[in-house]
Amino acid sequence: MPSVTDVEGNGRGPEGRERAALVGLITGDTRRTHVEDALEELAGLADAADIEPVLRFTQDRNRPDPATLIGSGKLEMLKAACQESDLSLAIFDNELTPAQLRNIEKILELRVIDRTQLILDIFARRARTREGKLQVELAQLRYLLPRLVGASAALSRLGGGIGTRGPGETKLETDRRRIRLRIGTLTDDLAEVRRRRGQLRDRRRRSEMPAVALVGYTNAGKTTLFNRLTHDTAVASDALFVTLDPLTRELKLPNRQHAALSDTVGFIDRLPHTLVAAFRATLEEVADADLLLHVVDASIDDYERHMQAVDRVLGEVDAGDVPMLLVFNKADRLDEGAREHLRQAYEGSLQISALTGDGVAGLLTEIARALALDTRRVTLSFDQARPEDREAIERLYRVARVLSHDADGDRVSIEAEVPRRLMQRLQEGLSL
Ligand SMILES: Nc1nc2c(ncn2[C@@H]2O[C@H](COP(=O)(O)OP(=O)(O)OP(=O)(O)O)[C@@H](O)[C@H]2O)c(=O)[nH]1
Ligand SMILES: [Mg+2]
Repeated sequence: MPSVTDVEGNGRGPEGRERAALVGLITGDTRRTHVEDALEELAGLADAADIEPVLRFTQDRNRPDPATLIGSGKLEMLKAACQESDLSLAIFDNELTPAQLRNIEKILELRVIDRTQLILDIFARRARTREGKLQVELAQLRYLLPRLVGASAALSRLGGGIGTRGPGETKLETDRRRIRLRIGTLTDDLAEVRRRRGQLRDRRRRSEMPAVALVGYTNAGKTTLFNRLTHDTAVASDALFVTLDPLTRELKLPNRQHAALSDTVGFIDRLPHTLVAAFRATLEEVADADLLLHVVDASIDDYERHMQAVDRVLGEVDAGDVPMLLVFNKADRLDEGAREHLRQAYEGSLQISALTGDGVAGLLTEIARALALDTRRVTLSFDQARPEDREAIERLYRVARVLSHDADGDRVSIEAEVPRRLMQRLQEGLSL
């Protein structure tokens, strides 16, 4: 508990960060340790939103209270604790219904948000591309709409645009109407952005590079690995959800093949549904990949829970069937016992350190192998006098592993291992 001199009397700490209580509910089927882990993660999320988690508050109940989640008696205790520590915000780990939110705010006389809204806030701070920003705003509005209770405070963040109030309409109805209009506009804008992005994706397809996507829990080290693999310098940081917008770069494999590598948004347990929906298009690119690299921070205790959360989200976006390499990262922090355990428990898994580069060469070989597994060995003939054929030969060298090349005048015969998914396209463009 902070001493009185730590605070300035306005619910903010010395650095101007908002000070918050984290609230978790233990019910019959959730264990105490589980809730403690959840609050630990909530503290990390608060930190990512520049909020200082000052106290943690848990309540045991058989079932959640429909009106106040943790019960009004307990809320009064929480209120006293918040006043004592001069807090301005309470963050609930459970998603609150609109009615619960209202009731709790009334009792606590504090701003109250839940985990979903906190994650939405973080996403809003981090979104960089136009598509990312549109997606987050849409998710925020969809979340806000049923929670509007006449207080116009919620609208202030939307800024500008005073709606013309129809006769007999209340302020609340006007606000709702404005939000619905904005949702409509956002939906149209997103459709347009996506159409353009689809074109980019088609262009990449035409270049016939296989697509490899990094997936994993937030903070697993995806961006660090992305940089290491592509010698690039995207922003990696210890904060959560640094990467929101997918980034794609060319990856050179040891067998001289090229692939398109994408960094993606970090996953999290209980990813708010509004966000899964909003980011569906981004995540669909994951479902479209030829290979996924599931990056796991193996240095933390509950890495298995993180792996399960990632698998669940992958299932939700229909990416459950995409071939996947399991990559245990941060191996520099593991002792030999832990490494041996992972080798035994997860057959075919890899251990790397994206930070030191340890194991990364082996990973590249495995990526090439996994992509090559999906190939067919074919012999193709070309007529070098034809420009289309010369182009096709060039293409073949880019996308396939060439085993032999025999020329006889203008006739060229090439034996190669071709990715299965490219077979048809190659045949269409060739004189066989
Ligand atoms: N010790 C160690 N730290 C690592 C390693 N790889 C990444 N990190 C650190 O882990 C933190 C998170 O790394 P990022 O690459 O930003 O993680 P991310 O998965 O892209 O995270 P989000 O984009 O937020 O989902 C950073 O502080 C990295 O320096 C590693 O192999 N070993
Ligand atoms: Mg990242």
